[in-house]
Amino acid sequence: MFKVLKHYYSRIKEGRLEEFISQWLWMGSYIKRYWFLIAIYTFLGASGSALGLGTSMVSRNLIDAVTGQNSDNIVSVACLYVGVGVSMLFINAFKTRLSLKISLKVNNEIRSDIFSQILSTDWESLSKYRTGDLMYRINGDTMSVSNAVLTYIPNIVSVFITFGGAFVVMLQNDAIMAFIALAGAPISFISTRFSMRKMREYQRKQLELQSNKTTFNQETLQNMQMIKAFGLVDYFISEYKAVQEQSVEFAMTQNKFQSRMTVFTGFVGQLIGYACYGYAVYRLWQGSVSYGTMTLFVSMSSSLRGSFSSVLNLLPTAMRASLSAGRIMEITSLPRESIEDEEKGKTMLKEAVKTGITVELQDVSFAYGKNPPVFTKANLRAGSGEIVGLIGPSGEGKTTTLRILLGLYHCAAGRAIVSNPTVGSMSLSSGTRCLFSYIPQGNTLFSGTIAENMRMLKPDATKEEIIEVLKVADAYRFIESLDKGIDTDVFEGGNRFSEGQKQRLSIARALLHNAPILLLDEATSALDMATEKRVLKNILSYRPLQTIIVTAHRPSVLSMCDRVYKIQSGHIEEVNEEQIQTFLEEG
Ligand SMILES: Nc1ncnc2c1ncn2[C@@H]1O[C@H](COP(=O)(O)OP(=O)(O)OP(=O)(O)O)[C@@H](O)[C@H]1O
Repeated sequence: MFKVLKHYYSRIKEGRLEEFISQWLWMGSYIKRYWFLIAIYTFLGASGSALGLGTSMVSRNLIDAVTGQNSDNIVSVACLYVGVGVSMLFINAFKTRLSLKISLKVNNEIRSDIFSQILSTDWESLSKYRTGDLMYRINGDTMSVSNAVLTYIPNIVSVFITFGGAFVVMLQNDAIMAFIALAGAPISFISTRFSMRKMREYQRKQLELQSNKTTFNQETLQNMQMIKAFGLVDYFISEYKAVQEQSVEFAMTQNKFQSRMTVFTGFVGQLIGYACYGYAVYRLWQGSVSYGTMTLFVSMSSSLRGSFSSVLNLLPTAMRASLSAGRIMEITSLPRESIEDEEKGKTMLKEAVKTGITVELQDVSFAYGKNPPVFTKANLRAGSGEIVGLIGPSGEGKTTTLRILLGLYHCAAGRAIVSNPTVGSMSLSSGTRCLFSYIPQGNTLFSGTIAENMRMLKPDATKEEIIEVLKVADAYRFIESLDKGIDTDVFEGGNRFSEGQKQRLSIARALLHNAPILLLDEATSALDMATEKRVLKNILSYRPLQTIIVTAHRPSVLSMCDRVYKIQSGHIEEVNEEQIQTFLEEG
C-alpha cells in the first residue's frame, strides 16, 4: 500500500498528473463551448444503449412466451420485439447522420480555432518548429482532440448506461451471476494499470513518427526541382521507403504489445463468459430460472464484460487525446503577438498618407537566442521619400535587420521605432506591421490567378487598380501578352513565370498594400539593371512619400540610394560612395 502511494506521489511530483489534468482542462474549455451539441450526441448514444438493454429484456419475454411459460402475451411481445428492432434501425440511421453533422462542425471549428491561434503566435518562437511538424499538429493532433471533445463524454455515458443497466438487471434476477460477471474486473484493471506507461510511450513515439513523415513528405515535394536537378530521385525514394519501414516496424512492435494485452484480457473475459454460461445453465437445470431468463443472463453478462472493457479502454483514449492536446498546447502557449499597439499603428497609417513615415534603429543590439549577437549598438535611419540601401557580406545581418523592422524579431537592447510628425513615435512591433510592405527573398506567390494574388492584399481592388500597380512594377507588359491577362494562373510557387517576372509581380502586390514603408530584400536581384532602376524610379514617382529600404549588391541600385549602410562584423555603419565602391570591388 505504502509502495503504491509512494509511486503515485512520485508521479504527481514529476508533474505527469498535473500535465494530464491541465491538458484535459484545456480540452474542457472546448467541451464547455459545445456542451449543447455534445448533450445531443450523448442523448443519441444513451438512447442506443438503453434500446440495446430493452431488446435483451424483450427477447427474454419473447423466449418465455414461445417456450410456453407466458404464452398469452406471445403476439404483443413479438410486436414489441419487432417494434424495438425497427426503432433501433431508425434511431441508428438518424444518429449516424446527426453525429456526422455535429462531428464535422465541431472538428472544423476546433481546427480553425487552433489554426488561427497558431497563426497569431509570435513568429520568432514559431520558427523553431518544422513546417511538417506544425502541419501534423494542425491536422492529426487536432483531429484526435476534437474527436475526444465530442465523443468522450457521450462514450462514458453510453458505457455506464450499458454497464449500470446490465448490472442492475442481473442483480434483480440473480446477484451471484452479477458478481461472477464482474469477477474479471480487478484483473483487467490491474493489467490496464500496468500497461499505461508503456502505452503512453508508444503513443508519444507514434505521434513523433507521424510528424516526421509529414515533414519528410512536405520537404521532398517542396524541393522537387533540386531533387531532380541533382539526380536524387532514387535517393529520396529509398529514404521514403526507410521512413515508411520505420513506421511499419514501430506499428508492428506496438501491435505485439497490444495483442498480448488483448489476448490476456480476452482470455480473462472468455473464462468469465464460460463461468456465467455454466452458472446460467446450472440454474436452468435446477429449474430456478426460465429459458428466457437464462438467455437474458448470458446476454447481460456479455454486455457487462463488454462495457467493463470499454470503461478500461476509456483511459488509453483519454491518454492519447491528452498527448495530442499537449502537443497543440505547446504551440498555442507560445507567446502571442501583442495587439495592443494595433490601433495606434492604424492611426499612424492614416496619417502617413499626408506626412510619410520615418523608421529608425537607435543603438540596437540583437542575437538569435543564445548565439553571438548579429550586431550591437546599430543605428539606421530611413525617412519619407528616401531609398536607403543595406549592403554587407552574406550572412552578416541584412535580412535580420528587415525582420526587426517588421517586428518579427525583437531587439535585446536599444530602440527600433517608426515616427510621424502628427502621431509621434512608436516602438516596432506587430502593431506597426501594417505600415510595411515586405518582399522577402525567394518566391512569395500563391497558387491562383494573378488577380487573386494581388487581391490577397486588397480584396476590393478593381481591375484598373491592379493594372496600375502592375505597370508601376514594370510587369504589365508581359501580362498584357497573355491570353487571360490578369486572370492567368500563376501555378503553385509562381512556376508559370521567370524569376524576374515573379519579382515584379511580388512588387506590384506589395504596392497594392499601400503601406508607407517598402522593404525589398534582394527583391530586384533577378531583374536586369535597366529594369531594376526603372522599377525603383516608378515606385518613387507613384508614391513620393514612400520610404524604401533595399538590400542589394549592385551599383545600379546603390547609385539611386539616398544613404547606404554597411552591415559587417556586428556593426551597422553609414558608408560613402568611395566605401561602397571598395566594398563592391572587394565583393
Ligand atoms: N532563425 C535563425 N536562427 C539563428 N540564426 C539565424 C537565424 N536566421 C539567421 N541567422 C543567422 O544570423 C546571421 C545573419 O543572417 P541574415 O539572414 O540576416 O544574413 P544576410 O546578411 O541577410 O545574408 P544574405 O546576404 O546571405 O542573405 C547569419 O549568421 C545567420 O546564420
